[in-house]
Parts: sequence; C-alpha cells; structure tokens
Amino acid sequence: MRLKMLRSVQSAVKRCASAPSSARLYSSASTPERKVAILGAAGGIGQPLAMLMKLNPLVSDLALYDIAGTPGVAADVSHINTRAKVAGYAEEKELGKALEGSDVVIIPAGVPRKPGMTRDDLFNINAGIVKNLTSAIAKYCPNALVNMISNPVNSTVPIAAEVFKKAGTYDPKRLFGVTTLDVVRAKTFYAGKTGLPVEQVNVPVVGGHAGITILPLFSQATPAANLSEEDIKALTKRTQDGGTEVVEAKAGKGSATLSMAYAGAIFADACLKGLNGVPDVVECSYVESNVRLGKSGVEEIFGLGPLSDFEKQNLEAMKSELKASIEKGINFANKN
Ligand SMILES: NC(=O)c1ccc[n+]([C@@H]2O[C@H](COP(=O)([O-])OP(=O)(O)OC[C@H]3O[C@@H](n4cnc5c(N)ncnc54)[C@H](O)[C@@H]3O)[C@@H](O)[C@H]2O)c1
Ligand SMILES: O=C(O)C[C@H](O)C(=O)O
Repeated sequence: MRLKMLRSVQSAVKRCASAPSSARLYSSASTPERKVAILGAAGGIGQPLAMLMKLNPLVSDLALYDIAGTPGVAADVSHINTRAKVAGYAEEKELGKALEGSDVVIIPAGVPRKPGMTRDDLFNINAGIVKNLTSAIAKYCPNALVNMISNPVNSTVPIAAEVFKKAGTYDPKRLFGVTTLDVVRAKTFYAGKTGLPVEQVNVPVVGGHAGITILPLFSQATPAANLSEEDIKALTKRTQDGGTEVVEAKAGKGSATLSMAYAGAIFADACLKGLNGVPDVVECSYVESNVRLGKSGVEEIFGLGPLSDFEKQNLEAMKSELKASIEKGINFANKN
C-alpha cells in the first residue's frame, strides 16, 4: 500500500553540488525572463533576501510584497544596478499584481519565535497568513514554484498543499518547504569539526524543520571524515537546535534572518536554475513523496540512501511528531 506523506528528499529541483557557494548565488547561466515574488519582503528575512534576489542575474523581475514597510524596501533595493526590475506592493489589494506572472514565490511572511517558544507556537498566527497568501497564489500564479519559509514549516507546507488541492492547482512538484538553512548549518558545523574546507563539504538533511524532525545525515557527508559517535551526536544536536541557538542569542529580537536569507536565496536560485533547464541541480527540501505502509505503519521511505543505526533511530523517533504537524496543518486548512 502506498500513501502520500511529506518528507524531505533530494528534491526534483537539482543543483550542481560542486559549484562553490558564492558562485552559486551570482553565476550567470542562461537568462530567460524570470519573475520572483517575495511575500513578507520588508521583514527580517525579506529585506536581505530581496537584496540577494536583486543580485541574482537569473531574475528579471522582482516583486516585493508586504503589509508594512514595502515602499522603502522596494525603493532601496531598486537602486542596486543589476538586471532585475523591482516593484513594491504594499496592500492586500495589490497582492494579485505582485503575484501575476511569477515563476517562483518565496514566502517569509509571518511572526518569528521568541526565546522559550517552539516553532509550533507560531501556528495560530502564521497558519492564517499562509492560507491567505497561498489562496492568492492559487488564483494569480498557480504554476509558480512555491518556496515556504514561514514557520512552522512542518505544518505550513501541508496547509499550502490543502489550499492548492481545494483550488485544483496542487502539484507536489511545485511546493517546497525551505529546509536549506538546516543544510547550511550542518555543512558549517561539519566543516568546523573536521577542518575540511567548508565550501567543499556537503551534508544531506532529511525530515522536517523543527527539533528532532531535522535529521542531518552525517554518515553520507562528503568528503567523508572519521568522526566518533559522540561527535556525530553533538553535531546532530547542534544542527537540530541551530534555530534555537539564534533565537536565544537574539534575546527577543527574532530568529535567524541573515543566514535564512542566504539559505532562501540558494534554494530560490536552485529553483530558477531548474526552471531554466540547468542539469544536476540538487537541494534538500520538505516535499510530498511516497512511503510504503505496512502493518506497523511506515515500512519504507524512498530515496534516503543508507542510514547509520543512529540515523535510523532518529528517523523512527521523528515520525510521530512530523505526522502530527502535518495533520495539524491539514485540519486547519480544511476547517477554516
Ligand atoms: N524555514 C526556515 O528555516 C526559517 C528560518 C528563519 C525564520 N523562519 C520563519 O520565517 C518567518 C519570518 O521571519 P522574520 O524574521 O522575517 O520575521 P519578521 O517579523 O521580521 O518579518 C515578517 C514579515 O512578514 C510580514 N507579514 C506579516 N503578515 C503578512 C501578510 N499577511 N502578508 C505579507 N506579509 C506579511 C510582516 O509585515 C513582516 O515584514 C517566521 O515565521 C520565522 O519563524 C523560517
Ligand atoms: O528557529 C526558528 O524559529 C527560525 C528558523 O526555523 C531557524 O531554524 O532558524
């Protein structure tokens, strides 16, 4: 028996793993017209992400939408002398115009955590925001690739999926939970521990985007390094708690914004490259995929590669939380 569930995989969008990260952001491959919309563009993530997308030569049109502060951000970013034409959209009645013709829509709209909160504590506010924004996407740019950043990602992606299903526009190949920041962190921490050059390392991260549902696969990290079990446990924990580390350091002034903007820009760039037909663009993402079910629940998840015993245990441990977050999102979308 097969059932659809959400999990993280090497997504259909593929990216060249060997390109150095700075080149990834600023390289110029083929350059067809591509419109990118950022919803929540004046926020802590939105502003640096708007700048990074303005620097991306693959973008011809950049639509910046937020319910507060858009004109200033749009005017500021528009003065950067790069290809993308920038337009700001400040009110809900302008959302349709912001979205029309978009190839990629990035959503960092919503409230961030404060110390002591879980990502799930953001659900009550962010679920409604995501539902409204994705309803507009279904109406104005149903074919766009949607990059969901708003937390809790484990639930906001299922909300978006339900909204698109109701609108008849759902395509699991076009909806992505952005988990790139977990990969960015895992790479940084792995390189720090091993002494390997950070621009050469790769660490796949699977699962979702909250606590134990984040599962870095250090057994598949490249270049391989001889780490002790203790080191791998510590690296795994630090990657899982990376968001909380930043929330606590910011002490009430929000969560990761700059590293998230960087991660969001990498993922959006991968989407654009995929759309432009660049081969072998590979990124991890939280997407819907197939699992095989048996008498005791999920029997097999496809495409994770060989896991260590530690990773197998962690995968088992995350399933109930991930499933509950998915169901919470689905229920919200269907009730409200
Ligand atoms: N996926 C990840 O890895 C990741 C990483 C960091 C943060 N986040 C999440 O991203 C979200 C944004 O974080 P931030 O630090 O930028 O927050 P922020 O408060 O600085 O910015 C959020 C922006 O969203 C805007 N907004 C609110 N409602 C909106 C609506 N209906 N339409 C359009 N814009 C709207 C606000 O006006 C604000 O400018 C949070 O939910 C946070 O938890 C996710
Ligand atoms: O931790 C958070 O609340 C923000 C984000 O999900 C992160 O991983 O930094």
